[in-house]
Amino acid sequence: MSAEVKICGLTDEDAIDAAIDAGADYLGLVFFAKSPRFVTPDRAAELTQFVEGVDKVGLFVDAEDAFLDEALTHLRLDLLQFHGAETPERIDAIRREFAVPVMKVIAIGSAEDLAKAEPYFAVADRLLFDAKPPKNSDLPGGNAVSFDWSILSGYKCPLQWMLAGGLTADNVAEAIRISGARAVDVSSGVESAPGVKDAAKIAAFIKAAKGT
Ligand SMILES: O=C(O)c1ccccc1NCC(=O)[C@H](O)[C@H](O)COP(=O)(O)O
Repeated sequence: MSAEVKICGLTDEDAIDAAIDAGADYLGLVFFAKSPRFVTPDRAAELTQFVEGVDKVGLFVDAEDAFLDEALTHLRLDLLQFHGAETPERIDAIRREFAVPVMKVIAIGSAEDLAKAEPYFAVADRLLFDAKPPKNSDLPGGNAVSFDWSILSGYKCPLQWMLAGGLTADNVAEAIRISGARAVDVSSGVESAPGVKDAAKIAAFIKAAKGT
């Protein structure tokens, strides 16, 4: 099965070129200052100024309107990813205010966590199922941690969704097969160090996810 691919946490031109050349469908830009993958809106605009035909996804964690506004003033984003504790009401308000499609992240540790997705069905455009962060992590995502993909097997979701969490070129085909995901998201699994993307790993990941 072939899946769409989002390469998240891009911080330099070489990695962006590698992702586009390998066939990425989405480029993720992390607007969270504590992250080793953080880029400012200004830098994100510079990095993506020549990007065409690939969706740009802005990743935010409990961001205020002023910061969302700043980011969207600097560059066009095709999708806003929310990786914090944003409530359904907050997601609804952001979507109305900024008129850009929104994707809410749902952290999964067990099958019971799937119920957390339901309140977002009416207010988000997409969902992203990611692993729960380890207890001592400073980051709510990008931790190279997987969850039991079979939790998503046969899951009936009214929204398009992506699978993330600890994916690599070696496990992504199995993750797609077990979960039924039609889109996958990766950061750590295509890096040589936190925040440093590796062109060969990006190419191998996309090849494995698309079965090419
Ligand atoms: O990447 C970060 O540093 C980050 C910081 C804060 C919130 C989310 C973050 N990353 C999210 C992702 O890159 C992905 O959506 C997902 O968590 C997969 O990450 P990984 O397990 O590293 O592939």
